[in-house]
Amino acid sequence: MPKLNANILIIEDDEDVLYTAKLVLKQRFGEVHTETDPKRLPRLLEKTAFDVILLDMNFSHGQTSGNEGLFWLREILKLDSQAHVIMNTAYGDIQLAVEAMKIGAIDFLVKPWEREKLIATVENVFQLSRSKKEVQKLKSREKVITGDIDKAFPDMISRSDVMAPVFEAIEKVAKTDANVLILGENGTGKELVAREIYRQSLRAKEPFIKVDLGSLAESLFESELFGHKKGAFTDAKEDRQGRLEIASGGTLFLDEIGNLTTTQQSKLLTVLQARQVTPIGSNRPVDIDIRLISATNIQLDQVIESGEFRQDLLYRINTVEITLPPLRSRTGDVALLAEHYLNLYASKYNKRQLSLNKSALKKLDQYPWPGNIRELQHTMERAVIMADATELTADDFPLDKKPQPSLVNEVLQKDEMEKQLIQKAIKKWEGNLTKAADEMGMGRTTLYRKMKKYGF
Ligand SMILES: Nc1ncnc2c1ncn2[C@@H]1O[C@H](COP(=O)(O)OP(=O)(O)OP(=O)(O)O)[C@@H](O)[C@H]1O
Repeated sequence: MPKLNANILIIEDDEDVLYTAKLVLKQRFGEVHTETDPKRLPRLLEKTAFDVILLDMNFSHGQTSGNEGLFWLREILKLDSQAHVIMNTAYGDIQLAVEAMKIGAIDFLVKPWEREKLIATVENVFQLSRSKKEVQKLKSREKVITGDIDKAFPDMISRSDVMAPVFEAIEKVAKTDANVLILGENGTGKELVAREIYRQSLRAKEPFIKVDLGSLAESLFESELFGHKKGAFTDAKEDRQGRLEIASGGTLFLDEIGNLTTTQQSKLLTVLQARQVTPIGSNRPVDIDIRLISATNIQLDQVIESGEFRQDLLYRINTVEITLPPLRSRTGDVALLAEHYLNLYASKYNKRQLSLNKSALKKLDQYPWPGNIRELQHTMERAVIMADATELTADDFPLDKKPQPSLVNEVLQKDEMEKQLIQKAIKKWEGNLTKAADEMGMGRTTLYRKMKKYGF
């Protein structure tokens, strides 16, 4: 039978008992630590996360009351509220065992141990601890992922030759665990590529966790990425897993990675090198296993030259680099995407007869699309909403002029401006939402609502 990947701690003052227990448990569990002195527990627990702890009831010579065991049980639970402790009681100490269970022990074993019983009890408690951790991880993931559920991530559309190497790279890299850096202007589809790599990857059944580093306030960076323990700072009301830990086993997408400050870059680099993350307020590093995909619209070679981006971090994240060409150089794609969005929005807004005439297509094709596919998408949505006739002509696309003060355009522009304003204010006030809301003259609840609307 293969050994279970478990980390067990036995605390027992009788060295012979300790030796035998270790021998027995080693047959079934990966790591078995022993300790004779419970006073060393705090230091041990600070450094290591044990899956199961076997705790004796009495340590001082001549002590039989079991009070020492109960004392240390409380101490263990103070240090780690999630600890799974099995109490070792002497025959006849059932009352004490019941008391220990009330305090928070998971089970008890009566000494002298029978080999089979010892293994079975530890294994049961280990499985319980593992499922609890799994549930906790799923809950954290659920919180992070629910924001994505309503969003549809379409297939990538292109027939342009310049996109062929991109599709090829996606296919080649997807099945590996290589770190990928996606470069390209705003709106060129970097997130879509990241999701496509994930969809074709071996980790497709595990989560895809996105962190938008561009809108993350400096003060929230560590807590958001690395997590924190309850009480680590004023607002830390409970333990919280960071995105790196939540993404463990799956894929982490770091969007706008070029926006990190040099301090943040060093912190991220340390974590990526060690493959371990230590939540704020904890000394216990947690192993992480992530496939990292990063994206930026910044020319990283330029910021490396100026010293704003660390070369060693770049080497970590860009095992494979995929550069997305801007829409203006993807021959044939404007028409293809325009038709695609026309169909999409015509059906959404119940204008199914709508078509694009030649003059419209020509105008769209000649426009340089600085906002790339996202801009084309919004342009098509706006045109469909505003259309009165069944045919869209060049006049329905006021691309070369200042945007028309139409209602929808205004709404779209206003939204974009408001989003940027909020982003700036949050960044300026380092995540202090009360101050950010104050500055913008809105209440905190309104700010929350708007942050939700803009997907922060
Ligand atoms: N090839 C494509 N086919 C269809 N839709 C696309 C394509 N590329 C991008 N899109 C759409 O364009 C929009 C912008 O794409 P995405 O968010 O992936 O771009 P981005 O490069 O990550 O943008 P930013 O740099 O602003 O974060 C999305 O709605 C996406 O679905």
